[in-house]
Amino acid sequence: MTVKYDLLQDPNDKAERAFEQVLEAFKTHHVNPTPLNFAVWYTYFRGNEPRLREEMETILADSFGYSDRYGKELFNKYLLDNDDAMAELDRAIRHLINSIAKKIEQLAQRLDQQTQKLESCTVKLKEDLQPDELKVVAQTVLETAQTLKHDSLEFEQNLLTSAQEIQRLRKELIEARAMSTQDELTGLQNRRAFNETLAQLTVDYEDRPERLHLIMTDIDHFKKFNDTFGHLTGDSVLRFFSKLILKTQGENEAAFRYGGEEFAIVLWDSSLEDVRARAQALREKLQEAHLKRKTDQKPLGTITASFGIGEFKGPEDTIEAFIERADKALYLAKKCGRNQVKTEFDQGCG
Ligand SMILES: Nc1nc2c(ncn2[C@@H]2O[C@H](COP(=O)(O)OP(=O)(O)OP(=O)(O)O)[C@@H](O)[C@H]2O)c(=O)[nH]1
Repeated sequence: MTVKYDLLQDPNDKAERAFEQVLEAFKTHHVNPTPLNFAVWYTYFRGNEPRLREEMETILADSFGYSDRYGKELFNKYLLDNDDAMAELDRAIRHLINSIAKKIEQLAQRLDQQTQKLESCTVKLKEDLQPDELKVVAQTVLETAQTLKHDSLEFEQNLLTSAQEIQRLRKELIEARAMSTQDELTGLQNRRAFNETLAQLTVDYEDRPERLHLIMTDIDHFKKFNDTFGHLTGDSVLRFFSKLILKTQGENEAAFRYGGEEFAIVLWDSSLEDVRARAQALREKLQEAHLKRKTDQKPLGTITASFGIGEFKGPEDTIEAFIERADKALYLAKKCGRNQVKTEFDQGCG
């Protein structure tokens, strides 16, 4: 089947039109109405991601046509990391909800006015004229009015349901986005979320830089651990450490897997001393844990981690330099024998 849709050049309301096209196409191509498929088809009809459009046209021209698998592939390839496309989608859905809500309101008003008019007409008919025929006519008009009112309510309800559907869709899209910032192994937020959080907080804390800190932490001798106990047990340790971070987490902090066996904790509204105490407490908790290998209950020995703390410097600072200072402090903690906490202000090992 060869299908090629007219892609809109410049209509006044591209978002709404694209949405209608998506609904039509879903019916024609028997597409599952999932948020992911919606995002892909919407972007296709909006025509603002040429590579996705090209691939979609090839898929639609193929005799097997579109399937969820293609949807997932296209979403991951072109939309997952495409902030502009996701923002556009978000705006479109918001706009759509507003316009549907407005339509519901207008329609309800219009039907209500008509119904009232009809009702007053029939009252007049009944009062002024008595003949039986007119009574019948009056009755008919009254019944029509009632039907009209009933229909209008039903219609209003239908529209409301579609508005709710769209809201649900939007929520799911937001959740799908949140998933894309989650690290699969540990459940912590990933590096991408870390970058976004730091970008936001460094702006928020420009005039209180001494209240924004970063802990970089890294499990000690993890290579040796993996070599001794196996990679899967190593994974369990990473999960255990992540859970420990989350379990002991304060209100003003967010934790991320920075990569490999390295984690980052961003803390705001906290003094350097609070942050040092937080890192020390976490260090001790990890050291005290007596973990055993799942398969044979073999004790895994003492597991430790080193910690480096950086403090934000304000507008003249950069995110890269901020991370680098915390990393340097972590390196110092490693150099001084591991299983310890160092800040960027510490010079030597003492
Ligand atoms: N099990 C497991 N291991 C990982 C993962 N990511 C990274 N690693 C391992 O972590 C180890 C890190 O090794 P190194 O950077 O040499 O550091 P280290 O052995 O921890 O030594 P120090 O950091 O100097 O204490 C490597 O062996 C990686 O393979 C992961 O997701 N799971």
